Amino acid sequence: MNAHHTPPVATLELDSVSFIHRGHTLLSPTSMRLAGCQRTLIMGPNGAGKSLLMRLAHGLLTPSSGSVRWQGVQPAQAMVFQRPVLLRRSALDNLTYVLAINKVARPELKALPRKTQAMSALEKFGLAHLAKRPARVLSGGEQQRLALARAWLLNPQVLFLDEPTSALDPAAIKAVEDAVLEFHHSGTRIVMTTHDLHQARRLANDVVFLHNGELLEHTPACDFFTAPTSPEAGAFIRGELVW
Ligand SMILES: Nc1ncnc2c1ncn2[C@@H]1O[C@H](COP(=O)(O)OP(=O)(O)OP(=O)(O)O)[C@@H](O)[C@H]1O
Repeated sequence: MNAHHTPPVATLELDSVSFIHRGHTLLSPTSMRLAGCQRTLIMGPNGAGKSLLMRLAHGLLTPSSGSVRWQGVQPAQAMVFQRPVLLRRSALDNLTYVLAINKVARPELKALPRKTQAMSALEKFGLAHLAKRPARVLSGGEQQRLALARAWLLNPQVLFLDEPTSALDPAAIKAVEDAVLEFHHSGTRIVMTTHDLHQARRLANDVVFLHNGELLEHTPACDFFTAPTSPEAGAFIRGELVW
C-alpha cells in the first residue's frame, strides 16, 4: 500500500484545550491544527505537558475546557506508549487477541486467518522467532516492537507514540524509528512525543514545542531547528537546560 493510494487523513483541531488538575493548570488553553499525513513531533523538556497534549489529542483524557475535534470522519487511531502494555500471553497471542477484539485487519491481510495475520506482523517486526515466548519476558526493545506490530495490525490512519524509544538502546531505537517511517510510508499520520533532538531532526516534518504547559511553537521542522521564535525553544535546541 502506498500513501498516495490511501484516502486523506482527517484534520485534528484542538480549540483552546486546557487540562487542570486539583486547581493546577497543567496545560494552558492550547489551539493546534494537525492537517495532512505528516510526522508531527511534540517536543519540550520533562514535565512540559507533551504526554498530556498527546493523550488529550488521542481522546484518552477529557479536557477541562475547549474541544478536540476531527474534521470529517474520525480516523482509526492507535497509540504506542513508553512502556508497552502487554497481556500475560505469548507474543503471538497478544496479536491474535487484538485482532479478535477489534475485528479489523489490514487490507492486504484480511483474507488470512488471524494467526497468519499475527505471524506476518511478527515477521515484519523481526519477532517471528519469539512468537511463543511470553510477551512480558521479552526485552524492552522486543516489547516495543511487539507493541508496534500490534498497532500495525490495527491499520491505524493516525498513530500516536509517547516517548516510544526513551528506554531503548541505539539499535532498538533505530528499529522503532524505521517502523515509524514504515507506518508513515503506508499512509499513517504520525504524532509522537520525544525530548531527543536528534530523533526529532530525523523524523519530524513539523514540530510542536511545549514549555511549562504552554504551546510556544508549531512550525515546519526546518524552521524550528534553524530559526526558533521563542527563547525557550532556542535554548532547548542549543542543549541548554530549560525548565
Ligand atoms: N492524568 C494526569 N493527572 C494529573 N496530573 C498529570 C496527569 N498527567 C500528567 N500530569 C502532570 O502534568 C505535568 C505534565 O506531564 P506530562 O507527562 O505531560 O509531561 P511530559 O512533557 O510528557 O514530560 P516527560 O518528558 O517527563 O514525560 C506533570 O507535572 C505531570 O505530573
